[in-house]
Amino acid sequence: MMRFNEAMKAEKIRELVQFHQVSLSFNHHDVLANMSFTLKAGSKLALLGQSGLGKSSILKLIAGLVAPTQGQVVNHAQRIGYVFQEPRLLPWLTVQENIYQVLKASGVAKREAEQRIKALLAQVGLLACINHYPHQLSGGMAQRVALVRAFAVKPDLLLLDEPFSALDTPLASQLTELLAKLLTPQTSMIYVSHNIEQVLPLTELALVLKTGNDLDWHSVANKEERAIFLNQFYRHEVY
Ligand SMILES: Nc1ncnc2c1ncn2[C@@H]1O[C@H](COP(=O)(O)OP(=O)(O)OP(=O)(O)O)[C@@H](O)[C@H]1O
Repeated sequence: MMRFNEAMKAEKIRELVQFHQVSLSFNHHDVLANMSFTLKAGSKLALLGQSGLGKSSILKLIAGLVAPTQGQVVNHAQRIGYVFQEPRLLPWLTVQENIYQVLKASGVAKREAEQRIKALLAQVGLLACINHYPHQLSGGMAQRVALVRAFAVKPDLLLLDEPFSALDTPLASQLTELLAKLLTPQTSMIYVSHNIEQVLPLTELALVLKTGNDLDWHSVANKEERAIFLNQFYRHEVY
């Protein structure tokens, strides 16, 4: 039988991220007010809602890039992979060096890092570009490198902030397929997107952030639920 402490720890890990009455303000402008929710380990969540309501801010709070004005953000994730709308590669480093930087910071040994980088670059069809600099890559290639960088740390939590919205539709679909291939059942994910049709097939829950900071949860775990949600969305019943 598990000891009490171990059982408590297991329970906490099951609840990977928790917001306890979190408020966030920038220069007296209230972005989030008194928000509480839990993300279970392994959950894949679409975070949706109108522009400016605070979706990106929620991701930044989880990653510790901003601190709550009030309340508490608890995050049990060991390794976070974060992909933004733009690739955010360092221009003076090669593809390999850009990815290695992140692995080095997470304490991954050089040889292991090299193996992981090569295997992932091969998976996304970019092994030939391993020594290229960011200016030698197209937008889609650079964003694939950003995906590899996020997956290279073997993330238990993946934060995606409109990762493909700067790409044209066919390319965005291609990268969505790649993302689906790289995801494992254990990876928890929060995916912020305005492209609902693209994000829903990768998720099982939709969390809609509404004006006034209300949170609306919808199960989108199967085709039927997704169809119902999309129908509600197109009838403007969701936002
Ligand atoms: N660093 C900051 N300083 C000041 N205001 C900020 C900062 N970051 C975000 N905001 C403000 O907080 C609000 C929420 O921004 P956020 O980017 O989280 O919204 P969002 O729901 O992700 O929007 P979008 O869908 O347009 O990306 C906006 O009014 C924004 O201007």
